[in-house]
Amino acid sequence: MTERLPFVPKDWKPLTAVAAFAAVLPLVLPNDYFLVLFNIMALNALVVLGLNFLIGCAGQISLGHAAFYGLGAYTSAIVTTTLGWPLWAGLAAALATAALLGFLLAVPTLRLEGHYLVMATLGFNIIVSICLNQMEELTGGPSGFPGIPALHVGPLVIDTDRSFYGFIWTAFFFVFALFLNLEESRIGRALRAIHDKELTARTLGVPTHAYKVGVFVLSTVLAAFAGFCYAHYVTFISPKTFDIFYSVQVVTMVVVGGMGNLWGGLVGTALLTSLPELLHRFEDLHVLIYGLLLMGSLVFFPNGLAPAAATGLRELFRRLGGTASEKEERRTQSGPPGAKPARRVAGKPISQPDSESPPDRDVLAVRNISVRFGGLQALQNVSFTVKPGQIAALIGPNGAGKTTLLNVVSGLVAPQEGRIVAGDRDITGLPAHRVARARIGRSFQTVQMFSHLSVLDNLLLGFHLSGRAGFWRALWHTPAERREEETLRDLARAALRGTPLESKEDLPAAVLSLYEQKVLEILRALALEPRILLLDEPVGGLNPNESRRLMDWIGARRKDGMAMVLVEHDMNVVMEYADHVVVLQHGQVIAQGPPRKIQKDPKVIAAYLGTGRRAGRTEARSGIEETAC
Ligand SMILES: Nc1ncnc2c1ncn2[C@@H]1O[C@H](COP(=O)(O)OP(=O)(O)OP(=O)(O)O)[C@@H](O)[C@H]1O
Repeated sequence: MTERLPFVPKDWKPLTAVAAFAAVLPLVLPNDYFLVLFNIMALNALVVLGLNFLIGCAGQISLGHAAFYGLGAYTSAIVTTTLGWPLWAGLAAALATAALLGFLLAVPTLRLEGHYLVMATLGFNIIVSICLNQMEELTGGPSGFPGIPALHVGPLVIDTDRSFYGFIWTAFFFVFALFLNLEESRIGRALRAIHDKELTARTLGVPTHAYKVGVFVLSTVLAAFAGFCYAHYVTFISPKTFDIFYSVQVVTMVVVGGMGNLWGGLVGTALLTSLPELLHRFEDLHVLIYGLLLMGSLVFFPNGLAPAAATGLRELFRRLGGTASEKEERRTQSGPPGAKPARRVAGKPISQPDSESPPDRDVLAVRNISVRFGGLQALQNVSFTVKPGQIAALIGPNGAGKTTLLNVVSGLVAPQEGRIVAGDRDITGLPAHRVARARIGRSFQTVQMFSHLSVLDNLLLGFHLSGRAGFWRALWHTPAERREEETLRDLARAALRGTPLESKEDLPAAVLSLYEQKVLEILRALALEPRILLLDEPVGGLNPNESRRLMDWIGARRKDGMAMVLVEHDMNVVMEYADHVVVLQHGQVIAQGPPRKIQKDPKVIAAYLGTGRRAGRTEARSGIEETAC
């Protein structure tokens, strides 16, 4: 990490350049009309900034930001004009109203899977528009609200276009720097993970609901701040400004600029705020041209203009000589993962024996677990235990309920009956992010990479629980936050050492081979310092050589006291590495015990010989048959 002062964002150079450009711009603008245009652009840019973070990072769309913009404007107008209170009281009331309503709207809707926030915010915008029009006594109704006092900062009154230009762009660049800090932080990384794969993020300890609510509230507060500035700039407001069309307009600015790209949001805002003005000279045709340009940008640059421009520039540089990361990639060799990564989390070696779980005590006890999906009984009365340092294999034909059981233990599925006890702690029904806090890590049947993130960022998400810096410290990029981030990066780099990923930390995870992705996924789970590791078909899709390397590496962790639950179809792997085997069929345990005993169990042989539809099972069946013969 580069040495930076607190608050200073990573992109401080382009930020300084753009801010300097904005500072000299008024000197060359031909008249005040352009100042007004740039002032409106800055107000839009503030709304778009929060919305872009919400859409691009947390993956949630709001069609109600005009309402929060309007709430900020009207609340402050009423407080400062009707009640005659000072400006700071208007600002506080505006921000508090937006935060409270945003919170009340987000808590129930963001708990649901899917895009319910779009509908909720759309409805909210319509209700707010109706209220602004109907509550004439309070808001002035459709005729508007006149006589709002001008802004002032101490004795400095901001009542001209030029002074407002200075104020609003300073405010924008200040907030923009805060958001750049947030984006780069552990919280920003977790938000991008939520956007990509929310369930996976939860299993790494990210409280996804709280984060999504937090980002939504932050974006509503920013919209309300823009509304406050707008009201005290124009000194007259009417409901028309805050209707649903404005909400659609700001979403369009985000989409055109590039979702999740904060610079893109600024580009989209600048373009779509100035375009209608530029096109006015075409009279009746301007709407048509505007629509065509919009469609063209969405068709040809679906990820937004800023990412497209960045890709174009990268391509240009590549042609001019090749990038450092590509050179690195060419140098990279795929060796086996280090047998014993010397990593430390929060000052404690990850590979130490689990002192909390004496070897004779169960580290995991699954007791009489039953799960129904509608009419389907996926698990029935399943019980087994695992001791520290033991590998318990869950085997059974396809659809037997193995993955469902891992999902129950990791908190992704709540059982209808039974208990899960990890060490001394009953974790039954706990949400996945709290199960992760109980130091239970997992891998998935289909590798779950955050494919847009780099190898290092993927791994850093495994260290999410090792960090403490919250929203506030992340926004300000405080010295403590910087130190913590540096420590997490050191830990992640140390974990990569001796693995095939060592020289690939900056590559996107999507370009890794399956073997490398599996190594990364397991490293990420190990970063939780798990006392129980759940592995869902870790060698699925790997060749025998890779399978052996991976299993030898994972198996070596047993001596550290880490217990594992292994779901696997490859019987050779099960027989070689498992200490205890649990056989499931139709959601029920039909046998359990040491591998050698299970191989000879007639019920197990019948289960494997009696059914069979896919390659994995054929392998399993041959493993059982082989030993049965
Ligand atoms: N979320 C869900 N909703 C409804 N049914 C489900 C859900 N998850 C799993 N099932 C069903 O529960 C049963 C057990 O599925 P599960 O994935 O646990 O089996 P499995 O033993 O892991 O199979 P495989 O070896 O093919 O991965 C299957 O019939 C599956 O279709």
